[in-house]
Amino acid sequence: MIDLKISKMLHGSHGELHLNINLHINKGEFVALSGESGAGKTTLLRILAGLEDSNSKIEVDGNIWQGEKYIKPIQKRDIGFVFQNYALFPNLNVINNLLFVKKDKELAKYLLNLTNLYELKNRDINSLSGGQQQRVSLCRALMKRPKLLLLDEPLSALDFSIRAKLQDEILSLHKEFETTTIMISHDPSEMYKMASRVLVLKDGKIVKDGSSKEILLKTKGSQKLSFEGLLLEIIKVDVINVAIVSIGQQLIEVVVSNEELKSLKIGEKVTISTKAFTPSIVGV
Ligand SMILES: Nc1ncnc2c1ncn2[C@@H]1O[C@H](COP(=O)(O)OP(=O)(O)OP(=O)(O)O)[C@@H](O)[C@H]1O
Repeated sequence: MIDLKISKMLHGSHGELHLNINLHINKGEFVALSGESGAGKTTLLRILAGLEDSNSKIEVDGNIWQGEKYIKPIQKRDIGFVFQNYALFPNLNVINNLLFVKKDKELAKYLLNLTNLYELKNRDINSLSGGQQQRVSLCRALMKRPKLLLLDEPLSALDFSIRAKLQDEILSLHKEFETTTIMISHDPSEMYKMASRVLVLKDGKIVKDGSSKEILLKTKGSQKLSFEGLLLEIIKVDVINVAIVSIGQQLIEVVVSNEELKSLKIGEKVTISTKAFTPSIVGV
């Protein structure tokens, strides 16, 4: 169980920004943290990890990590983190990056097997692909069997298929190690798949807090189907107008009426929904 009262003045892009968070997280929860760029997400995780000073109170499982006069050093916090720019040790091979954290060969072997890295255990870090390095970071973060796992967009640089696989791996590690996990993500499908709870941060405050269904699903009762996407272009094909909308990594083409055309602006978010037919879903 984590209780947080965080307060820190930040320099936002529009002047001073008060990061002001009151939060209670249950043991074993998987929390996704989302929100616009500059909202304070990374700073929140860094404060929790002990990497950033602030005027905060942090209590984890009844232990004070930060109080009025006390700050628990980062090495003594039972924490694993994968930050975007938190580098592996380039002079150590894969397995030694893990053993540096804790001399537990069995656990290192177990984690490397679980993430399909065992064959690469003697390789230099610099000879690995980005996705493989991300997986080594994740294994390293879990070597201390941390109570709390902090992930700052750990998969954002990876392509779709590796991403999906690593999502599954993170989820099984989260369950297996019974960690409480907080993951920053901008990807609704990733949050929906992984998190039990979603928080949305805006200008340093939590503006939404609920289950992933409550926060992420847009379909209202009468709609059969609903997508949110970005309107890229409207093209004329013969006498009809076709809106080109990007949804995730897919392009969708939707015929629009002259009436609808009036309210649409290129570059803006749009919702595509239908009530009139029953969509069919087949595997591809
Ligand atoms: N130590 C600091 N002192 C003052 N301001 C800071 C500090 N660290 C970050 N900031 C500023 O606070 C704001 C929030 O930064 P933060 O990195 O937490 O945002 P974020 O929500 O993670 O954004 P992104 O999604 O772009 O990574 C930014 O405007 C940043 O420049």
